[in-house]
Amino acid sequence: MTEDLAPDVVTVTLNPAIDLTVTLDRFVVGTVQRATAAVSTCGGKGINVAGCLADWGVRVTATGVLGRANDGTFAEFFARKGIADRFVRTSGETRTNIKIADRTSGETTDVNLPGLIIPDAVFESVRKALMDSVAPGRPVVLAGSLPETLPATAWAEIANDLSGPGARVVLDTSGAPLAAALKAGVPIHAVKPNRAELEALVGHPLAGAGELVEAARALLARGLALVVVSLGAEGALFVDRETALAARLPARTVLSTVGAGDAMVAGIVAALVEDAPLERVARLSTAFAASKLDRIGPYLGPAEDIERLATAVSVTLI
Ligand SMILES: Nc1ncnc2c1ncn2[C@@H]1O[C@H](COP(=O)(O)OP(=O)(O)OP(=O)(O)O)[C@@H](O)[C@H]1O
Ligand SMILES: O=P(O)(O)OC[C@@]1(O)O[C@H](CO)[C@@H](O)[C@@H]1O
Repeated sequence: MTEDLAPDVVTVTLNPAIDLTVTLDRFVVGTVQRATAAVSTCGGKGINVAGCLADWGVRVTATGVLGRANDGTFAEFFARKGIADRFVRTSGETRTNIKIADRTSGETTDVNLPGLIIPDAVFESVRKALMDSVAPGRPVVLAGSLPETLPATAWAEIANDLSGPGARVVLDTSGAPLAAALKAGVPIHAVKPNRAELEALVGHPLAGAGELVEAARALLARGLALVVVSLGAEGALFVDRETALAARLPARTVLSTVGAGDAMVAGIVAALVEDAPLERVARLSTAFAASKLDRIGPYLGPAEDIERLATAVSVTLI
């Protein structure tokens, strides 16, 4: 694609979901519970990133695989947000993931269902749709788990395709697919593991900022430019080859934590689009995450609010 026609950002979601958020006053295992609310939103990590970026005003193309049987809700979401829909359709229904939001503790319990069966030809069509959308230097977000029918190397294969046109790959996945992509030595610009994902990758617990930054620097040594370690209510660490920053913003209200990490990835990418320095990356992505906490689904508040939140983020040098 010629550079002037290319979107600012492309996101790829191989295991999308409809998120059914069920709100309970207090979640008690093994009892009959009456929900106070139930809300269905389009989800899956790359779709959440696309939704937040579109609200920020970035031109986004979203690709991946959707089940043909219930793709209408996604098509409507993309149309409403102005996201270019390059999803490949396959037979079956996109999964529904259940998110139980406990109003007393503020905690969410996720029950994520198995994904679609993805035939080889469908995976190849996604790779083609992606290559038709990218331009040199533009961010491409590869996000989320892989359905059981794809090999753990699927993200590594896609990242390898993207090395040709020189896109900047931002990878947000976990477990075997993350390990496989890092092991393959394919060009990856940035990753955003949370604490548990980073610990699983290094194979041992990481106590305190010092050990987390050391683990992040070990990833940079593999050629990455940026590692962000998200730590839930404790904020996040932003590590590049020169600097390590800790950023934090106490939440105002927490309606749902689902997708806070994806909003943070969207903020990282929005800052990459600006070619911003590390402090702006930390402020903007923390503000994106904070703005999403007030809402259910991949939605952000107005840009002025986000800029106000970005100013309020506390950033310290480690
Ligand atoms: N309870 C909270 N209070 C304040 N900020 C929060 C809270 N939860 C999340 N955040 C913000 O959102 C960012 C990302 O959250 P988290 O570390 O939970 O991501 P994640 O585990 O990738 O989440 P998910 O997979 O649900 O998207 C945090 O770094 C922080 O800035
Ligand atoms: O199964 P994955 O891809 O690991 O996670 C899927 C998911 O939990 O991630 C998003 C929140 O980050 C939700 O929209 C979605 O349900």
